[in-house]
Amino acid sequence: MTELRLRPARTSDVPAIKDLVAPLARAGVLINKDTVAYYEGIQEFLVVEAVGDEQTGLIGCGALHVMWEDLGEVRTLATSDAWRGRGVGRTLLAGLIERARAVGVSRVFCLTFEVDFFSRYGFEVMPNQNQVDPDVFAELLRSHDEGVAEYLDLARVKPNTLGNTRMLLELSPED
Ligand SMILES: CC(=O)SCCNC(=O)CCNC(=O)[C@H](O)C(C)(C)COP(=O)(O)OP(=O)(O)OC[C@H]1O[C@@H](n2cnc3c(N)ncnc32)[C@H](O)[C@@H]1OP(=O)(O)O
Repeated sequence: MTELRLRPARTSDVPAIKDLVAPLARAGVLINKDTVAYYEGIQEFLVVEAVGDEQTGLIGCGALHVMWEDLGEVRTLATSDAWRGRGVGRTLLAGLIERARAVGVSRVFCLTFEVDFFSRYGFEVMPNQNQVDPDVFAELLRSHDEGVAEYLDLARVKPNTLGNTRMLLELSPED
């Protein structure tokens, strides 16, 4: 039997994470980052590997980036081609949402082409930008993070976001 093992990423996973992301970045689905950014952000990542009959290296990765007291973003969610449709993405997303709850985040943003996938887990298409308090908006503008700029829909990152859909998951306190 093959089982999926979800675990926090380690620094030694960075080359494999980069291998997962590289073809998707070339296709414009995920943002390409410098290697140093993966090491700096390694604590944001969860990874999945298969154990049991089918031993594998990393077959999926995903990260939760905290933006504000109540707001986080799921980013860099990817399953290797050979393992799509076998529960890797669902396992990662569930782990990242659990992390969001644990750290106190009540809203989780994502920017994606995979609207149907995220909809299955309660994410809804954002109707407008008015979900950001003006004071918070002003503070978030100070961030150098590209993902924050995408959340704010800033002009300088428009080429990254073309065709993507902005979605939000509201976590209820009792969940
Ligand atoms: C915020 C971001 O990171 S956006 C970027 C999202 N990532 C990408 O676009 C990268 C390319 N895509 C992928 O790597 C994968 O297709 C993912 C991550 C979107 C999904 O990963 P998978 O491992 O294939 O998903 P998984 O097998 O867990 O699917 C869970 C369920 O969603 C369904 N599903 C999977 N992909 C899709 C999809 N594109 N649309 C609708 N349903 C989907 C599956 O059928 C499954 O349904 P079930 O529970 O009824 O069996």
